[in-house]
Amino acid sequence: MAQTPADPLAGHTPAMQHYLRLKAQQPQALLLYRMGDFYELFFDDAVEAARLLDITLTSRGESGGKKVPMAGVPAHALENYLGRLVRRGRTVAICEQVGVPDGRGPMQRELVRVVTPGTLTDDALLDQRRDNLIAAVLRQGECAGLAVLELASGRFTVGELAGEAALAAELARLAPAELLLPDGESPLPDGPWSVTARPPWQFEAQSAQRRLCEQFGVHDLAGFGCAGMALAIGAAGALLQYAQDTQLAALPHLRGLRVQAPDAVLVLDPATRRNLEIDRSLSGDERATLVGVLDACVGAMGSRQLRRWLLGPIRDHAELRRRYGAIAVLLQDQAYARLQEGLRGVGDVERILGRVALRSARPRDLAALRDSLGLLPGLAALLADLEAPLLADLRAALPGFEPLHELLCRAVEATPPALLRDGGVIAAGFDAQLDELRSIGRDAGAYLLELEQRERERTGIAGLKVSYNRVHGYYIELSRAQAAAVPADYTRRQTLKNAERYLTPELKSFEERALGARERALARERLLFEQLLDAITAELAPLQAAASALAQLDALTCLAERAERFGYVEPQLDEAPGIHIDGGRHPVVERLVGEPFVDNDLELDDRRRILLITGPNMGGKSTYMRQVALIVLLAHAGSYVPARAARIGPVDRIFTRIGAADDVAGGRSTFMVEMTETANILHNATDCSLVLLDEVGRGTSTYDGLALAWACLMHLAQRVRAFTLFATHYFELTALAQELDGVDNVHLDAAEHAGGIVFLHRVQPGPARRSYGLQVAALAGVPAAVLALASERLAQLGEGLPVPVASAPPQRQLGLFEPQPGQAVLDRLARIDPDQLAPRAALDLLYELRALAGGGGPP
Ligand SMILES: Nc1ncnc2c1ncn2[C@@H]1O[C@H](COP(=O)(O)OP(=O)(O)OP(=O)(O)O)[C@@H](O)[C@H]1O
Repeated sequence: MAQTPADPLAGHTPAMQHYLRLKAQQPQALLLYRMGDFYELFFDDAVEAARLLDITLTSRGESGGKKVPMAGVPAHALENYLGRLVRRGRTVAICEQVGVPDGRGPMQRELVRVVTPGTLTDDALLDQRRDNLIAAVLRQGECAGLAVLELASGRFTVGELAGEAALAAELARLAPAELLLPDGESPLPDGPWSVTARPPWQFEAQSAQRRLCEQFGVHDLAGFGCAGMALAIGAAGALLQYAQDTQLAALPHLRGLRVQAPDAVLVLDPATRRNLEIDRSLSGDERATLVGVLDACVGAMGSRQLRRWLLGPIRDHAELRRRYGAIAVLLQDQAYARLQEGLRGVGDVERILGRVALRSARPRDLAALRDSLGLLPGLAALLADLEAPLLADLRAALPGFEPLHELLCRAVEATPPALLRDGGVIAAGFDAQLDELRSIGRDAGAYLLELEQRERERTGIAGLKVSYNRVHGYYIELSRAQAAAVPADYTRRQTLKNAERYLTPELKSFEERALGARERALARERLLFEQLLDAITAELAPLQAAASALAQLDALTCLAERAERFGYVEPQLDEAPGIHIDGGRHPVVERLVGEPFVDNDLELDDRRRILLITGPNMGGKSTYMRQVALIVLLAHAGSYVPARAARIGPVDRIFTRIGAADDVAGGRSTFMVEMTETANILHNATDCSLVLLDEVGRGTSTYDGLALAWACLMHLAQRVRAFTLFATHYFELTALAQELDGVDNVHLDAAEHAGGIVFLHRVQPGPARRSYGLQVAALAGVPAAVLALASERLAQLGEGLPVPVASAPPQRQLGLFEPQPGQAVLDRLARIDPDQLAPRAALDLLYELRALAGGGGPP
């Protein structure tokens, strides 16, 4: 190609020009360029990779007049390095050598794939038990379109969400590895994902729709139920384009969109998701989570399915009853155990099919698919005896796939090697042509021995050897001393220090045949392997359905096994509002506490919507509240629940405001976080929501806190009417039960025993009588001298009784951002000298402070 003087590539070597052209196609990616046994990186990529991977930075000759920085990783260790780069959020483009080196002209190379955090499909780089998702978001005003793809399984979902909070909740639920946004858009809140900017035109609805229709082979998207969802379609189109750009392959396993209706799921905001420790615990111990306790699935597909259910609880009672019905039947005669046994050899069919579709499947993927298909008839037979509508549907999705199974049995070696490259994948007897090519190679050994013998006799040189190496091919080797006696038809091939290597016409013609046969056998294997991939791809849709059925079966049998082992019961779903739990337990705490767990009841209905929970620290208030939320959540995941009985009416969301967490990075103090979360609840909860509030107001001064807690309760009771559990140490609030309809008191109790304190963990009617704060402090090891001082001061304040209960709540409802009456209280407090106060004066002062805070004066 003629080069103009302005050509930026002019002056570079041809290989470098090729490299630079590829790099220009993928400027954002680190380009790994295959050269022999290494993948090399050049220029800035080399500098960055050397830093990220801690590998040596060198340079490679000169190109364009300058030294070229270079770093390389050995080809056999690619996955390891790839994993490390991608985990750091980097995109990596891989350029392979294609074709066979023929010694003429430069090696051909081309880009084969681009690996990004959200589009990983290699088994070694993926967490087996978690979905690896990529999401795209398109926002317009308050509305957001969201598209989510799991490339490995082809699961492709879209939805539209109103408001940033709803979007943040959904992203926190899904935790995608990578998030696509139109270039130049304002960023979203931080998350575990790496953000990739894409050209805004790719999000444009009309072209997005065209691209999607083309992919799915349909005329329009109405059949998927997303007509008119312009934002979601824009996001999905951009996501599809990205998948195509990175995979550089057809994506036959992306066959449609699933629409997630906004009211289909039980919504948990990010704080609630964190607080309930569904799949990540606050302490970081994964066993101390709901998933940690429940996931005993046989295979990775089941684990991912179970996680999906637990992280995406649904509100469709009919579907939930189908899951309960399946569990009930699986529990009969421990049918679940037989099915689990049958599932034991099933591989990760879902991800294998993804790799087949992307043409990146390895020989062992096909062997695992073959073995999994072989187990289907047994599973179907086990399911035949089980009468539950969901199980019947799963069985229908598990046909035998006999022809494909039989094909794979004949075609693939029992235990094939890891890579196709070295051959030995296709079984003997499957293909006559391959068998013949292989036999030439196999017979070579005997032929060479015979040749060696003949040449020894002909030359009379006993030390003559016939050998082979990869660089020089076949040769006859003699010591240098013997070289003088070689026949005339020997041509020298190579001279070593002590030996000479020769070729004869006979050996040369053999070499051509043998090497040719080996190459042709490998090429034939590659072709046959591709044909197997085609055969599987032809049945992709039913195979994907079977994979989904296997995943659900694994998750359901696991839930049945857990239900039996841990004594869970089937929840009753009710159309009437309310939550009734008889003998409920916390699914995680009950597994982790050494002592027996005390079960507790809950009664909430239309006339009793708010429970004020008081009781000593360590009494079990948080555990009780969380267990209610987890029982509701489990019921909406389709699981049995840890209780003697449970009846649950419609629930749309769960909100929690639990625990003290500050957000130093986000610049928000503990109290600010507490109030932000509380504000979110007050704005968004409905009369179908379950709200857990733990000690709201404790992050600020007592009277401000009390006033806020009181006002929140009033708002929840009178305006929102959400089902609310409100744990508090403000005894003053317990008086609200008498004044407000629908509010009731319960408490957790403790007993003093031999000077110490015993927590009973039993929820009882009415408010607590005292707080035991000092006793808990003693348990925690606060020094005795400090406790004695505190005890003295407590006696001065109120003779050991709790601070007197307010006879009336603050008169004026406080807006959260009105000038704070608390300031007057603080000013007054700053002026007192505690050491000069007599007990009576202290009490008077308390009344004065209360009056300042808006409460009543002295009685
Ligand atoms: N029902 C129960 N049965 C057995 N042990 C329990 C029960 N409830 C709680 N516990 C134990 O008591 C501990 C304290 O419980 P929890 O954190 O719920 O108390 P709390 O009342 O919320 O305390 P604080 O007011 O200090 O936050 C738990 O970690 C658990 O070990």
